[in-house]
Amino acid sequence: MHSSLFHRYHGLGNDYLVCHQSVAAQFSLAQISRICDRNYGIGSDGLLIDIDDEDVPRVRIINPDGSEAEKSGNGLRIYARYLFDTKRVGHAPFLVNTLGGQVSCEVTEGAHQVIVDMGQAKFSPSALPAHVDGEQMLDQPLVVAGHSLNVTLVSMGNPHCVVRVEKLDLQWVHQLGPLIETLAIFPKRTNVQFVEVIDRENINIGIWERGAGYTLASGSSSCAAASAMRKLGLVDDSVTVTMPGGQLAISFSGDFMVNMRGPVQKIAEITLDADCFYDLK
Ligand SMILES: N[C@H](CCC[C@H](N)C(=O)O)C(=O)O
Repeated sequence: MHSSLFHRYHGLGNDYLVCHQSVAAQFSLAQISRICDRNYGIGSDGLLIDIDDEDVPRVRIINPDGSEAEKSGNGLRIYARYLFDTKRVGHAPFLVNTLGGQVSCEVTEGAHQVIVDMGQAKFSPSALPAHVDGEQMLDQPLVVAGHSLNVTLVSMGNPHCVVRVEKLDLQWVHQLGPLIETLAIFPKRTNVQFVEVIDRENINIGIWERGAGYTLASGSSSCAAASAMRKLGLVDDSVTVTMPGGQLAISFSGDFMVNMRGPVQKIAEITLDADCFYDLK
């Protein structure tokens, strides 16, 4: 029986379990879902699978519902720190491969801050994918449950539907998030952010994640929301994104190349007991 060792980290309260590919290979998607369950499993906002037999470290990002994400900002900060903790990397910047493309990571001194070049924000609906007309959907009306929302579509490798609001109300995130996540125009579903612009350097966001639901923080959501507001000309090239779980620093260079800097903390190492699946059919 392989060891079932999981490393548990969080980035601003968005927590992930990390395990080696040989551990993940023992489990079905239903069992991974159970592992992420906060009452019947270890509990997590997702599982990061470490693939260490390629030239460049690769991470697979599995949502609690078993779906796979192309990118995860907090997940990449956590995976970068895991590679540092397991002595696979040092403080020099290094590359990581994801389903949504290759990124560059840097673990700063003290290992409690990680910088990730998250790649380019893309505004073409086909990048999400989204079945909407036109080359871009920027601050356009989208009616959801009778509410006309101002929506901007952005891909960070994973899909994001960014709703601009005058005043952030997390009730809307819980009420409309799951409806937007599963709209037919998003064949692979979408992550959702509600965004209040405070000034040209600060935005507040609330997050509903594809395949995970409400989370306290999200790195790719922060990148997407900041990119959308910059595309609309409402913020400048450095933006602090405030979420219930805390803040991330987002900055832009070139043609919407996005850089993210934020904290990461290790919580525990946990060995899973097979009895966790006893009641699973
Ligand atoms: N928490 C993650 C987002 C995971 C995205 C995932 N929910 C998806 O299906 O794209 C982050 O920090 O970016």
